Amino acid sequence: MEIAVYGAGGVGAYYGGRLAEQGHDVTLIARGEHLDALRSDGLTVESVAGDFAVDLPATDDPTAVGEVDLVLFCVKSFDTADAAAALDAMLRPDSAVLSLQNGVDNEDVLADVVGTERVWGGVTYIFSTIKEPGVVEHTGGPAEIVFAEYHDIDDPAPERSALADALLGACEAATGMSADYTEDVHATLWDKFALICAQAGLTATTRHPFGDIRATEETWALYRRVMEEVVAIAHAEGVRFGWDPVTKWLDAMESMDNEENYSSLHYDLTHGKRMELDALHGSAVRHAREHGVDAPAVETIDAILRPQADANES
Ligand SMILES: NC(=O)C1=CN([C@@H]2O[C@H](COP(=O)(O)OP(=O)(O)OC[C@H]3O[C@@H](n4cnc5c(N)ncnc54)[C@H](OP(=O)(O)O)[C@@H]3O)[C@@H](O)[C@H]2O)C=CC1
Ligand SMILES: CC(C)(CO)C(=O)C(=O)O
Repeated sequence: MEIAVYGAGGVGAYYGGRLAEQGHDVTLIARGEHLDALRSDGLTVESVAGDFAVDLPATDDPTAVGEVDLVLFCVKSFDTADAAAALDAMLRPDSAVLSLQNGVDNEDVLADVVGTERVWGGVTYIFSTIKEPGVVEHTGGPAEIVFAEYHDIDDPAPERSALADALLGACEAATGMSADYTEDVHATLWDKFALICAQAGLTATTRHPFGDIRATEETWALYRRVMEEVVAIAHAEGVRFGWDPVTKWLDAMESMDNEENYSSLHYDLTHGKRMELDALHGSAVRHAREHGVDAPAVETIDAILRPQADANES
């Protein structure tokens, strides 16, 4: 496959590197010192699933990449609109743009620019960051992608494409990652949104790792309440889960060996980087108000984190 990774950071460079290891034709789109290092020294990945290094073409100019089958869209949500505006030169009518971002609004922004039929919605479960320019550190998580062709929530899901099958096959063959196809992309996006609002919200506000949150009765109850509120907002949006996300995630997280993990939001907060608060709790609050759903826990987390998010932005 010909793949461009738009936003070759913690998530994008990890998956782009893994697919390149399998011989796929991957180009990284990055910028600044990270791009300089990718160009001069190649990409180094330090991973709990096995370290590797790979030399890939890297650029900050999407118009220099040429047309590709697939764009892995992995910029932070606050960069979505700007990056989307430069997608056109990489896309044929049958190319796809797969967002692996957190949040439930990115796909609609992409669809407005490139057309819904070329957008795939996706989520990923991984802890991976830029450790230093040119070096990505994957510290945990199953490194799984779940995706499908995007569509308006009121429209039926499109048929699974040959390109989606090709990506599933590529991910299956790759080491250190896996992929799954979802029959309901909206349920998948909101299911992850419920988890990330709880995981990111509680690790960022308490500044404690997941293990401490789970071990503290009051804080674990709040983790649950955040998920319950987000699921209520999803129901008001018209999302129909074939499962109960709160039970599913609490069961999974109860037994998960991830005591030391935080979240990408906590990482950005503690490293003085711009935070995705507006795409996470900010977005949940907007969706809640739109539907008249009460979301006091989510609103509180948004309010607590807002001064730090503003400080990191300026
Ligand atoms: N990190 C994780 O473990 C997880 C992250 N996610 C989600 O994945 C998405 C990506 O996160 P993450 O990988 O951590 O983000 P990173 O900040 O590590 O990577 C994004 C990269 O894209 C670059 N970039 C942004 N805009 C452009 C542009 N126009 N041209 C070239 N480069 C650009 C950024 O550069 P610069 O730094 O200069 O802005 C940065 O290097 C987020 O939505 C996040 O919530 C989901 C699951 C886990
Ligand atoms: C769910 C979690 C915490 C890890 O995949 C995540 O998405 C993030 O840190 O952004």
